[in-house]
Amino acid sequence: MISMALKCIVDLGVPDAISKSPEQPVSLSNLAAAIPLHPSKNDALRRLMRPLTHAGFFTTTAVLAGGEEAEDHYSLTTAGKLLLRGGPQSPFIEYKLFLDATTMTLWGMLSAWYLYSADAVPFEAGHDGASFWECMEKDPAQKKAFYETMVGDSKLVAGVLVSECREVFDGVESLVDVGGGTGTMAVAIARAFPKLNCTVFDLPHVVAGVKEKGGGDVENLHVVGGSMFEKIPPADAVLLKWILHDWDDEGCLKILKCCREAVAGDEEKKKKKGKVIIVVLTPKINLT
Ligand SMILES: C[S@@+](CC[C@H](N)C(=O)[O-])C[C@H]1O[C@@H](n2cnc3c(N)ncnc32)[C@H](O)[C@@H]1O
Repeated sequence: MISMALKCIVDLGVPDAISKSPEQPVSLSNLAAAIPLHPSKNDALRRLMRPLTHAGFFTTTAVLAGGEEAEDHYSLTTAGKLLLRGGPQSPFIEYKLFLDATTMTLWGMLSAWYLYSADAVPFEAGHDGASFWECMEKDPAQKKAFYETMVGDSKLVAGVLVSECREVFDGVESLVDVGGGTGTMAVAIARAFPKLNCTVFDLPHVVAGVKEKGGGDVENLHVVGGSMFEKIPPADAVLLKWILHDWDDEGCLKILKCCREAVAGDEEKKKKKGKVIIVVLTPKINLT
């Protein structure tokens, strides 16, 4: 319910409307007037805002106006600001991918998957056995939506990684971003550490054009296409951001074994210990 309510308020442009008044909380009536809302739906908007306020995206204060009944006034929390459209580090676009009608239909198949012994996950069952990544290659619109999502998320995470976690890169001269998508993360790391040789490694159709699209001027950025289940280019460190959650234990073990080979160093140098840097989403965050 929270997810769908979130999709609805982002579709309606509620966070953007509130952000136009950074100093003052916005009253429900002003908010309703600022978005494309049917006049009969003002109270329905209040009801929609309530669970999302409770979930930590907004704060609310009830303000008495000239002896009349108190009216709710809203401000954005830090989490709420992530919902702003087009913000330089906004992952708001993720909602489009994860809450669109096609994706939501698949959730309806989940209970059936638990009941039967079929190997295909609901996504594959709903796509004639094709994996998410296979579908992506054949569907340019879905591929575009997916990588826009990843770019938004990577901008956010890269900003934190290169400013708050710089020590992770101490002593690292070369790094491969495994499953690095269209290169946002690798470009950010390469720019922040100009002496570090940074490689974006992903499926060939994904990395095609990375240099032309955003990394053209970054000399220490390299691009390699291939499969992380076969061979990962050698480096001092490999980065896995948003990768392991996609695979079962067997798949993760294969990837991690390839990572170990990649960072093991060659026979001649037997150099310093390699690093495997894993970035995953953890469920506990402070939303306010
Ligand atoms: C959830 S995305 C994460 C992308 C990127 N790390 C980020 O956080 O923005 C998973 C990535 O794994 C890549 N991938 C899937 N199968 C792969 C394979 N066999 N070899 C290399 N990359 C693969 C996908 O193309 C996709 O870019």
